Amino acid sequence: MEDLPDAEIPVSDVPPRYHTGRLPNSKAGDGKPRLLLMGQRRSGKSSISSVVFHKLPPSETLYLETTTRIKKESMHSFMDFQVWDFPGHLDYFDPAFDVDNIFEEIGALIWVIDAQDEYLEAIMRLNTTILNLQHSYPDINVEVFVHKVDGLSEDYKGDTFRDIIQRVQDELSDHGYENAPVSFYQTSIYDHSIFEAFSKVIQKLIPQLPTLEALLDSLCSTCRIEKAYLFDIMSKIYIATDTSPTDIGSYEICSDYIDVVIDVSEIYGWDRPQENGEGENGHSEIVEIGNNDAESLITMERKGNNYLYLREINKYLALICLMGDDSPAEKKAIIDYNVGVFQAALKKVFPRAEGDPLLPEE
Ligand SMILES: Nc1nc2c(ncn2[C@@H]2O[C@H](COP(=O)(O)OP(=O)(O)OP(=O)(O)O)[C@@H](O)[C@H]2O)c(=O)[nH]1
Repeated sequence: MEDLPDAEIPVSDVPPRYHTGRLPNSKAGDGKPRLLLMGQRRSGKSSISSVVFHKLPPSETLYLETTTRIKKESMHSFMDFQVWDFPGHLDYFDPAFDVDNIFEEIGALIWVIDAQDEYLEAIMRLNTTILNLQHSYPDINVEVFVHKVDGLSEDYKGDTFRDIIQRVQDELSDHGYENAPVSFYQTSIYDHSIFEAFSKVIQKLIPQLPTLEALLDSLCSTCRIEKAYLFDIMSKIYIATDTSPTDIGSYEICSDYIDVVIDVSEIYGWDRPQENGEGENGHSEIVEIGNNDAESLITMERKGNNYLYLREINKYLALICLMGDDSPAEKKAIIDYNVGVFQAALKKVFPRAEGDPLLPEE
């Protein structure tokens, strides 16, 4: 058996808080970062939130009604956050709106642009919004989703993407804001790109990300894992991966495998009795393992040339590793052991990773 090398766990006397997202503008500090979905009418905002957070099949978004008022939803998962879906026509900077109330607690502003439609007006509104925000909330991450790219040819997709970036950056540098925190993604609800983009948006809200990446790097090098992802099971957002180059292909394999696991646990899952263990203070405590329905799961599957290793970390998170093709069956015991070490370290840096008995589920 091999132990993981010492992971970089920050030494601190301060007990970690349950939510740890970066809240640059937070005054109340209720610990729930907001993701604002904004953009023109019919650009795809409600579809994105329904597909990512409610598992709506993409083809059914055709029947979504237009959003007429701000739709606020709370998400409870490995961390709590809120998603606010804005109607396309709203002018947020109209004096009638309480701008502070909208932008005060924000984690990220996601601006959706329909790449299949005329986009100049959308860019104008985006530029105005960023310039307005730069005065009062310069730290807000603006995440631009160049959306519905599924309908475009490869060439046209690339040209559109570059054109949009150029137009936004030109406007920002004309006003002296070259370094505004604005990022761009090509997205579609018809493939994995929307999940990958959301993963990157969410990761920016997790201050322990470098530590999680260091832990995953240690795990990968100790067990000769090609790529490891820590997934939020229900949304299929990955909250961290090791620092080796990521390609969408490995994300797709892992995310499809999560679907299989969810499907299987829906059929064969069972309500586990709550385990009563003795807590440190002598009180019995509930130990959560696995997701809601299934028992804690460890699998090793051969997928084409790769072996996949999956282990539920708790009801929110699963670790999935892509193993390459060199007989990992023999290594399984070592991997199990090291993943156990990883899990223990994760609990220390990310207490929510053990499920959160203090915050009851909805
Ligand atoms: N081809 C394609 N169509 C999409 C995609 N995302 C959303 N759509 C379609 O775009 C249309 C508008 O989507 P909505 O989610 O209602 O747009 P919205 O931005 O919420 O619109 P408002 O509520 O009016 O502001 C729907 O018919 C969706 O099916 C995508 O990635 N690709």
